[in-house]
Amino acid sequence: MADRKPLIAGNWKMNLNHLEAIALVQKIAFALPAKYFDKVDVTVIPPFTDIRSVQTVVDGDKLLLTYGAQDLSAHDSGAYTGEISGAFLAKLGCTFVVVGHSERRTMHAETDEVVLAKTKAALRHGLTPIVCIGEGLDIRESGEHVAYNVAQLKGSLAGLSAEEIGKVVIAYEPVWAIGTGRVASADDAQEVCKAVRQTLAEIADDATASSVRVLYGGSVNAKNVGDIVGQTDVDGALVGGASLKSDEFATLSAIAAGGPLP
Ligand SMILES: O=C(CO)COP(=O)(O)O
Repeated sequence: MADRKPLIAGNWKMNLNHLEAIALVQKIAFALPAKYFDKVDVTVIPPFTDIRSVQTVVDGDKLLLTYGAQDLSAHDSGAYTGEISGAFLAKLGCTFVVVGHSERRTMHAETDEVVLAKTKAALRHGLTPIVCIGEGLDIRESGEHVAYNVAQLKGSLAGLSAEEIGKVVIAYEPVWAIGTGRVASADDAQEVCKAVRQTLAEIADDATASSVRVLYGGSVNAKNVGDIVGQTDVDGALVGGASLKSDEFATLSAIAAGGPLP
C-alpha cells in the first residue's frame, strides 16, 4: 500500500438524528483505543443536522476520529435554498466531504460537471473531497467497467492541477455492490483502483498518483475488509451499513490498521 495511511470513512447516509449521532460516536471512540489512530485514519460522515453535535463530542472528548459531510453546494453563498456551503462545513471543523456519491448521481442527477464543481468548492474551503465513482451492473456485465470508471474519474477531476488532485481522496463504489451485500471481490476492487491510480498519473503525475488515497466502497464489513484493503492500490474503505454498528466499525477500522482486534 506504499506509505499511504489507510482511511476508513463511515457514510451514515440518511440515518441517525443528532442524539443518536452523539451516542454512536462515543461508542466508536470507546471501542477503538487511541493506539489504532497511528495506523489508520477513521472518519464519520453523518447527516448535516448531526455535524454540530459530533463536533462537540469530538472536541470535548479530544477524540482522534474526524468527521465530514455527505455533500456540499458548488456555490459559496447566496440564493440556493436548501444548499449547504463548504464554508459552513469548514467552520464546523469538517475534514472530509463526500462528492458524487452514486445515490446523488442517480437520485439527484449529478453529472461529472456538477461533481467537479463541488470538488472545486470543497478544495476552496480546505475540505478534503472524497470523490466517488462507480459503475452500474449493466456496465459491469458488459465488461466496460474500467473504461467507464476512468471516464467518470477524468470528468470529475477535469482541469484540476496536480496540486489540487493531490488533495482529493477517490472512492470506487460499484453501484451493484452498494447496500446489496454483494461485495466486489478483492481482485475486482484492485483492478479498478489500479486503473484509477494509473489515470491519476496520467492527468497529474506519478508522485501525486502514488500519494492519493483510493478507497473501495460497497458492502464492506469486518469480514471482508482485510482482503480488500490488503490490495496494493486500495487504501481503505467507504463504509455504509456497517458504519452504523459501533463494534463492527471499530473492528473493521482495527483490521485496516493491521490489527490487533480491539
Ligand atoms: O455507499 C456506500 C458508502 O458510501 C456503501 O454502502 P454499504 O456499505 O451499505 O454497501
